[in-house]
Amino acid sequence: MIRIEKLTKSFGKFKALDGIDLSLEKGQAVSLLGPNGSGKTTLIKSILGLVIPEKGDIIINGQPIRNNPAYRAHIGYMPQIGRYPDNMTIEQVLHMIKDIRKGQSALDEELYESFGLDKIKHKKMRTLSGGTRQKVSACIAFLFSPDVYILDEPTAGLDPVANEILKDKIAAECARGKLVLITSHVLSDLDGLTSHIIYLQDGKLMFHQSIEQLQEQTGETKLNTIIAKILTHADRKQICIS
Ligand SMILES: Nc1ncnc2c1ncn2[C@@H]1O[C@H](COP(=O)(O)OP(=O)(O)OP(=O)(O)O)[C@@H](O)[C@H]1O
Repeated sequence: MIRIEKLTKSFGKFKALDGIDLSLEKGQAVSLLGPNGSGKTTLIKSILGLVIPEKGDIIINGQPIRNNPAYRAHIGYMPQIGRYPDNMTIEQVLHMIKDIRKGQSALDEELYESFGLDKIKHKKMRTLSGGTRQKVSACIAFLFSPDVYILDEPTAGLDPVANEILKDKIAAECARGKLVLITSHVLSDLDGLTSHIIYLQDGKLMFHQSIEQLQEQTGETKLNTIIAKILTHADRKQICIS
């Protein structure tokens, strides 16, 4: 569904992404992990067309995305920090987004209701707490039932109830055959959700494997311990594929 070939992006002399090859398929929940500055957001932004790589290709559903912006209609994006016009209400922001994307028929407003945003729809964006802004961002990412979800630290700032609502929604969308690419530094949030792990370090792909493979190789079940074991393993190159 998404193929990434030899993707390289530099900022000046610094290589933020260095020859990344990846293939992501329908129905997968892929966790994109790596330390701060390892290139996760740069990779996400490259897929979204917000960063233009100097080398390599991104191919979505068989079409290279270069000079082909229409593909973005199939992606729902939840940014790390959502920025919205301060003086608009939640309701007005959602109307504006629907208006920009008019023509798109079936709307998925499940999160709007389960997060209780319908009850506070007249609140202005500038008055919202960080977690409530996250809920608005999640709502927008899922609104148009896209084929691909790209969620950058989606659970940051969410309370435990909202966290579970969002995790259930992500799992349900995967079960419907959607592809979800998700980043988080809170690995416990990804337990039970992730089907595959991509691990970046210094702009390079360290490994890309299914959770079953990683559990088998490490003998661990929780993501935290799986990743810790891989990173501290003296022979880690033996269990990493790229
Ligand atoms: N616009 C930019 N100009 C210069 N350097 C940049 C730019 N964007 C990213 N970088 C650099 O590229 C590297 C990768 O950044 P990126 O934001 O992709 O990392 P990340 O893995 O998402 O980090 P985090 O976990 O902290 O969000 C960092 O060293 C960052 O400073």
